[in-house]
Amino acid sequence: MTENYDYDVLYLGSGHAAFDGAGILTAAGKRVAFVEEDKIGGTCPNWGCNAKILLEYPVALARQIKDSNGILDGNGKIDWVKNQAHKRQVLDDLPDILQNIFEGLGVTYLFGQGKFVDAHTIQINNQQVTADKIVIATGEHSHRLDIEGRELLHDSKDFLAMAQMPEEMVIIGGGYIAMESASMAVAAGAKVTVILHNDRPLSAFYAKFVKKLMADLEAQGVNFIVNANTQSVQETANGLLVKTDIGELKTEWVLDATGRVPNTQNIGLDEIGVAYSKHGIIVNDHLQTSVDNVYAAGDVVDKVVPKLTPTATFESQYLSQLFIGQTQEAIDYPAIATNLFTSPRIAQAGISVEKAQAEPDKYTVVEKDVMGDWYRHVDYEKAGEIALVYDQDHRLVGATEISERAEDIINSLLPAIEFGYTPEQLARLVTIFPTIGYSAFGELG
Ligand SMILES: Cc1cc2nc3c(=O)[nH]c(=O)nc-3n(C[C@H](O)[C@H](O)[C@H](O)COP(=O)(O)OP(=O)(O)OC[C@H]3O[C@@H](n4cnc5c(N)ncnc54)[C@H](O)[C@@H]3O)c2cc1C
Ligand SMILES: NC(=O)c1ccc[n+]([C@@H]2O[C@H](COP(=O)([O-])OP(=O)(O)OC[C@H]3O[C@@H](n4cnc5c(N)ncnc54)[C@H](O)[C@@H]3O)[C@@H](O)[C@H]2O)c1
Repeated sequence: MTENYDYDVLYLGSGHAAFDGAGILTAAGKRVAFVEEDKIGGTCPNWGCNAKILLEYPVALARQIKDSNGILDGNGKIDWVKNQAHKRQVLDDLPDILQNIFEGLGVTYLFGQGKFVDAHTIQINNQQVTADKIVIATGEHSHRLDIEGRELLHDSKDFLAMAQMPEEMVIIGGGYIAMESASMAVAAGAKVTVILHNDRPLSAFYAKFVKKLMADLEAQGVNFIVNANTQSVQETANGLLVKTDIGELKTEWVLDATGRVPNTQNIGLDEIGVAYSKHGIIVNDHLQTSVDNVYAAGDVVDKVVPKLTPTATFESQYLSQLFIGQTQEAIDYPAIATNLFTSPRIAQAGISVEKAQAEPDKYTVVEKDVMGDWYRHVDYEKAGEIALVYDQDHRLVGATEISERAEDIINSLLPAIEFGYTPEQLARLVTIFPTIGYSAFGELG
C-alpha cells in the first residue's frame, strides 16, 4: 500500500532526470521527494549545458567580427573574466529558483547523500525515508586518468569555473567536452594542445565532418597530437610537464576530458540487488531496474541513446506518465538531435550517414555545400556542408551539418525527420523568410 510510505516517488538526484517529470506527478496528487547531495538542478544548469553555452556564446560572435572584413569594428577579443562574471550572474540563482518552483508544486528536497537501505528505504545522513517507487537519477562524474600526477588534472567543472584563461592548456580526450573546451579556449586566446589516444575523435559524428572541424580548429591554432597515450603530469619550475608515449610538452593547465562515469557507487545497489554495468544501471524497456519498484533515468542509465539533457527529460516525463497510469507502453525514443558546441558546430539527428552508407538498399545520402545559399553569407560564414539521409520513399530520416548555424538547421529539420513528412507536407510549411529556418528547408529542395 503506497500510503504506508513517506512518499509515492522518491528520486535519488535532483537533475533533469528528476525534476522534468516531477510536475506531472504532483499534478496527479503524488507525494514526491528529491534527495540531493550537491547543487539543486544537477550537472546541466550548474556545470554542464547552461554554464557552457553562456561561456561559449561569445566565440561565434568573435568569429563573426573577425570574418566580417571590418564591417564589424574591433578585434573580437573575449574577456574571460567578464565572461565568467556574466555566467555567474545568470546562473547563480538557478538552484534557488528551481527549489522555489518545485517546493511550490509540493515537492520535498532532502539534502545529503542518499543510499539504499532496502528497496523502499533510503538513508540520508541520520534520517531514513521510505517510498513506494524510487528513481535512481544520480547522473555521472568525470573520469580521471589513473596516471602519475592525476591530482594535477582538472575536469570540465573546473574548466567552466576557471577564473582566468591560462596562456597554455593541454586537453586530453576527443569527445564533446574536449572539443568544446578546445574551441572556447583557443578563441579566448589560449595556446591549446589536444592529445588524442587514437585518430578518430567524436566517434558519434560523421567522420568527414569531424576531419573538417579538426582542420578548422587547427587553422584557429589548436594543435592535435594523435595516437598518444598520456603517461604522467609533473610539476616543474616552469609549469607542468605532460609526458606521453611519443613525447612530452610543457603547459600551464591540463584538462582531463576522457569521459564520464555513471554514479553507481556507494548508493547501495549491490546490497539491494540492482544490476549495473560500467556504462550505468541496467534497465528494461520501461526503465525498470532488476528490482521491481526501483527505476532509473538520465545519464546514470546504461543506454544506446545519447546521454543528453533532452534525453533525461524525455525519460523523466515517460516515467511520470508510467507511474500515474497514463501509459503502460515501453519507452519509445524519438529521433534525438545533438549538437557539438564548437566553432564551427556539428549537429545531427536521425539515421547517421555511416549507417545509411552501410545500407544502400534502404537509404540515399545527399551531400551539399551550403554556401550556395546566399543567406549563409549574412553572418559572414565562410564554409558549411550538410548531409541528408532519405529513405526509399524520399522521406528525410536523418541529417547532419557542419557550420556555425548547424544546431538551428537540425532543430528546424527535426519534425520532418521524426514525423516522416512527405514531400507534399513539406511543401506546405511556409516558414519566415529570410531566416536560417527557411534555409534549412531550402536544403531539401
Ligand atoms: C561539461 C558538460 C556539458 C554538457 N553540455 C550539454 C549540452 O550542451 N547539451 C546537452 O543536452 N547535454 C549536455 N551535457 C549532458 C547533460 O548535462 C546531462 O545529460 C544531464 O545533466 C543529465 O541529467 P541527470 O539528471 O541524469 O544527471 P545530473 O544532472 O548529473 O544530476 C544528478 C544529480 O544527482 C546527484 N547525486 C548523485 N548521487 C547522489 C546521491 N547518492 N545522493 C544524492 N544526490 C546524488 C548529483 O549531485 C546531481 O545533482 C553536458 C554535460 C557536461 C558535463
Ligand atoms: N554538446 C553536448 O550536448 C554535450 C557537451 C558535453 C558533454 N555532453 C555529454 O557528456 C558526455 C560526456 O562527454 P565527454 O566528452 O566527457 O565524453 P565522451 O565519451 O564524448 O568522450 C570521451 C573521449 O575520451 C577519450 N578517451 C577515453 N579514455 C581515454 C584515455 N585513457 N586516454 C585518452 N583519451 C581517452 C575517448 O576516446 C573519447 O574521445 C557525452 O557523452 C555527452 O553525452 C554533451
